[in-house]
Amino acid sequence: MSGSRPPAVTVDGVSKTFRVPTERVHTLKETVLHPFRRTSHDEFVALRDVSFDVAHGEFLGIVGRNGSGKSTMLKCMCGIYRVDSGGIYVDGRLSAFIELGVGFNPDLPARDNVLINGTMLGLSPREARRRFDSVIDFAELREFEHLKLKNYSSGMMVRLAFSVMIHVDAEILVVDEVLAVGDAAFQQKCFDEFYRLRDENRTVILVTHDMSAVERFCDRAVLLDKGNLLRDGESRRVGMEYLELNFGRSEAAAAEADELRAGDGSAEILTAWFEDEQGVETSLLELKRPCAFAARVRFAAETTDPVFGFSLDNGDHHTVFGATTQWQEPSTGRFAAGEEVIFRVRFENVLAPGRYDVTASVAQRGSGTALLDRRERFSSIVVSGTHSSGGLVELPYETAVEHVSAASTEVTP
Ligand SMILES: Nc1ncnc2c1ncn2[C@@H]1O[C@H](COP(=O)(O)OP(=O)(O)OP(=O)(O)O)[C@@H](O)[C@H]1O
Repeated sequence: MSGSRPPAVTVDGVSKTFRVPTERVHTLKETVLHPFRRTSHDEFVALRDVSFDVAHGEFLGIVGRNGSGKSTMLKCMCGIYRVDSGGIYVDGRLSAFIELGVGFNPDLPARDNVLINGTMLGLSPREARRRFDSVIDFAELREFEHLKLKNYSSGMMVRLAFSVMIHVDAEILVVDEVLAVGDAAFQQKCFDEFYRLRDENRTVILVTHDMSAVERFCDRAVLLDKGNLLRDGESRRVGMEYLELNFGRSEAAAAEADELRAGDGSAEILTAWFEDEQGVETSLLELKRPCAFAARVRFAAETTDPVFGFSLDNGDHHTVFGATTQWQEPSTGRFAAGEEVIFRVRFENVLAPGRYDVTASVAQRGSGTALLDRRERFSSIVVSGTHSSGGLVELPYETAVEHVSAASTEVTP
């Protein structure tokens, strides 16, 4: 063979629109009365001019919010949907785990389905028969091999479909959300298989909402949003961007924050933002990294020693972190009317991954409640991280296991 191989999959300017009828002609009378009435359609643009390549041996993640076009992309790759424009080029045999039941006949038992599917996916009938035992054992469905698929639970179907997919020696595997449907034991099996596929340098395209899986397995990831390719890059970075998109703040939350605003107006918190350890503004904080909160404040009247504060509330409305200049010496000083300042809090981020609401305030010192301005839950920040202990914070810790007694070799009668 001469020259280098083309990519395993090339997606070139792919667009796909679904047309869903909004009005139907129901009765014969209506048809006779309005023979030329046209049915109107709603159009959903599921993919808009999407392009990316997947190299041979690459493990690619496709991420995005619900309805962003991920499954449509996979179905176009497998030829289940025809693209409206652009093209998809596949170099190698492709096997897919796409939608439950696709490619299976519910009226046939598992055994026949495995044999038919295996041959459809490129095995010779003899090879499909030879591999049947391995397929059914991996799926842990030996006792149900003669049961018709219509009597299978969805969990059993998932196990069977996944098992077929990994047993047909395809060079390119396309996997849609398999981790979301199985139980914990099956998930672990999928993970083990992903490690094996990685080690074998197979090409895998994985759609998932599990960012820790993306980070663990994928060399690269693409982020889809409303049918557009928003990002194509290193999986960790793309995973973080997905979290940021997913935890975006709603307009309702912003309106509620305006209502909660309090203060006598002698100071105004203009804006607030977060910075990463390089001092660059960010809306995503990485776990266990230094970062800073900053707020720009304008004083409308001359003010002496105001107290600046900020706090973070988690999704359950528990304040998990607060910082204030209340007990700081020397105190903050005197500010002229019209002066603007930046209040900054630097901290090591040990907050558990998730979204936090930000409250900032400026108050008169000593009085406790004399607020100049308080903006409650007026912005939010996402902490990214894939390993969470389940606590509110991820404090640094060390573990130790000590032997305190030697194992007894005596056999008790
Ligand atoms: N067969 C179809 N007919 C009409 N609209 C469709 C069809 N399939 C998908 N869509 C629409 O296309 C858009 C993208 O859907 P798609 O299933 O690809 O999203 P997704 O990113 O896989 O979402 P999820 O994470 O929920 O699985 C959605 O607006 C969806 O309603």
